[in-house]
Amino acid sequence: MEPLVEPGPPLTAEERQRWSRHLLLPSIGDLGQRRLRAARVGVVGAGGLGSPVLAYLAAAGVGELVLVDDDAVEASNLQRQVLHGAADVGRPKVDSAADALARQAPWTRVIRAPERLTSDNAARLLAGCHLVIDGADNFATRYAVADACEQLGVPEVFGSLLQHDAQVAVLWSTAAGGPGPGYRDLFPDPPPAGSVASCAEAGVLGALCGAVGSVMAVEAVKLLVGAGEPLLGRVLVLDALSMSWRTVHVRASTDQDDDGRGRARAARAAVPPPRAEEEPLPADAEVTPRQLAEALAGGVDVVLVDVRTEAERALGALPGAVAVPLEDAVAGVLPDLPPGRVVVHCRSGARSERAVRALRAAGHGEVAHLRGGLLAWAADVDPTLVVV
Ligand SMILES: Nc1ncnc2c1ncn2[C@@H]1O[C@H](COP(=O)(O)OP(=O)(O)OP(=O)(O)O)[C@@H](O)[C@H]1O
Repeated sequence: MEPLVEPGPPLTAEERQRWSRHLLLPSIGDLGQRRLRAARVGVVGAGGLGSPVLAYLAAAGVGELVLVDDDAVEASNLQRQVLHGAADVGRPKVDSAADALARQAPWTRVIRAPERLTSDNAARLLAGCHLVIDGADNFATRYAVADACEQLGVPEVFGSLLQHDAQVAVLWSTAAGGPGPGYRDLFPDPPPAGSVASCAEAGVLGALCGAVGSVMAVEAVKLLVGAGEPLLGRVLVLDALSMSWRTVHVRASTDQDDDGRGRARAARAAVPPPRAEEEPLPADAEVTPRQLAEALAGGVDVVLVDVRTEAERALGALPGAVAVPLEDAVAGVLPDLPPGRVVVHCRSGARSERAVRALRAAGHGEVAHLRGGLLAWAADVDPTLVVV
């Protein structure tokens, strides 16, 4: 991978001493350290993930950090947001974090943006950044960050966690000039509002933020200096309770079509959006979670077809479900499947409904979909299923 940053002027004697352990590394060395010092990194969120990321990037010698957070420190943040202390409760997080960084790493310039990042201001707030870290905790912000990165032509390091589970990835869409995939390639549909629990609702193991934020900082340093292989096209999935780390490969494409966008994006664009005036589905084209659970318990031959992305499936899936790419299903194509009633499912039921309409139109007359998707399954049948 090419470095994201051009090296700045030579290091001073003091800087050489400070970063001597990096200078010893062939992957960083003198040039890499000068690249870090010339780097400007946007960090969205100075919370659980932002805290370790900011601390490690500043310690590593990143020259400028653009810190976006509109929140104030709360007592319940101190369990994991280690940049803030008990005396900071009530202060804006950008001020508390900037003060902590000034004590720890006065060589790093921190640009404070105590604003809510939205799709309207994201590109302005993150302008000039070589790389963006998404340490936010909500989908609207993730899509706004992803779209700003696409507009600015830069990659993002993405991290998310809930309870004891976490995911990390480097995302760089082909539309942003990267090799793909981007955030929207992996998560094409924002979930319905209120359908995903937050850390405030479901809890989070505080120390896990340190582990995940450190991995994000490592990926950021690698990208800035061009070291090693970034987590591109792979999602690192961490289950802290069993302490298993695994990487799930996700589809990336370097194929470029006419407007410079890659196949992953083209495939997504090919998925027809639901039409406002669509005919209601026939009754036999939908099953509820309870009906499906009863059919499975009663020994009915059911073939479960999961049309979600690999990254979504990695967190939790129905046992025995067959993965079929959504773009195949909406093109009316199914692979050879064992005999039985095909039940297509996704996260919320929106993609599976589109798939079932297309499959029925293509002659697969018996297929049905799970109404409400796995979210409804988790709510009505199996609350232990992780659906993100
Ligand atoms: N659009 C946004 N603009 C600016 N900051 C954001 C935005 N979205 C999220 N953040 C910030 O990202 C941080 C996420 O931190 P974290 O996930 O640890 O949760 P929290 O909101 O601080 O805590 P809790 O969920 O327990 O109340 C928060 O400080 C939040 O203010």
